[in-house]
Amino acid sequence: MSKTALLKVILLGDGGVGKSSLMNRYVTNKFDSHLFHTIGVEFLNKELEVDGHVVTLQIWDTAGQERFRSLRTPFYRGSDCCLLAFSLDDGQSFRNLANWKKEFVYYADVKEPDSFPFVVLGNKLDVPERQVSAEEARRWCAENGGHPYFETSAKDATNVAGAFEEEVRWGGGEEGSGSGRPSRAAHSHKHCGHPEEKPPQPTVLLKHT
Ligand SMILES: Nc1nc2c(ncn2[C@@H]2O[C@H](COP(=O)(O)OP(=O)(O)OP(=O)(O)O)[C@@H](O)[C@H]2O)c(=O)[nH]1
Repeated sequence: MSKTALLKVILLGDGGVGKSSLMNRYVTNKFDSHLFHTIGVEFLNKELEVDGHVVTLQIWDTAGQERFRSLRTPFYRGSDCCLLAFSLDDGQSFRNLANWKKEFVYYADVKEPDSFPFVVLGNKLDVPERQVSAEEARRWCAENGGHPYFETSAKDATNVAGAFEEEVRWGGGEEGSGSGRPSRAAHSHKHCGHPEEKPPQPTVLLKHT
């Protein structure tokens, strides 16, 4: 087996859409209905084996509330993939996706935004009061760069693993992975692409392997 590749995946979106819950569901398979807002950033690692290669997904969960903007933006650089999350029962969080994408592109200093791997997540699929339709969300993704779109529930685990593992195919450039998309490896914004930079350390570290 070849040596481990590290993929830095960052989760962005409005406060309360379920970013921490998605990360916790994926990495620890737990859900807490009374989570506190994130302050700054946290990260968790998850190891996967894909076609005989070990890949470590380093998932960075950020604080979505506006007042924490200056605490989260220093951590965008060096990301390989960006998950843009909104809540299906909160239309405003969907309308804010464009702002999140803009903030990421600016602070991560993405040179080629059109080829950067963004994945969009509509979370809280289990909640019956939906404000954003699947058609509307898919249309936004198609019109804003052809981003893959997943509807997830951190509460009941629907599509959570599929959405994170899309990052490996999309961001890691696994040819022939079944996604039907070409490899993104040539465009990947890996840490090794910025050798002169040392990424800042998060204010809160929760490191699981
Ligand atoms: N019903 C339901 N509730 C969810 C789901 N995901 C998260 N929640 C709840 O929504 C609330 C906010 O979830 P968080 O994971 O803290 O949201 P966040 O996006 O990390 O919020 P910030 O840290 O402020 O950016 C919590 O009470 C969660 O339990 C989901 O899929 N379904």
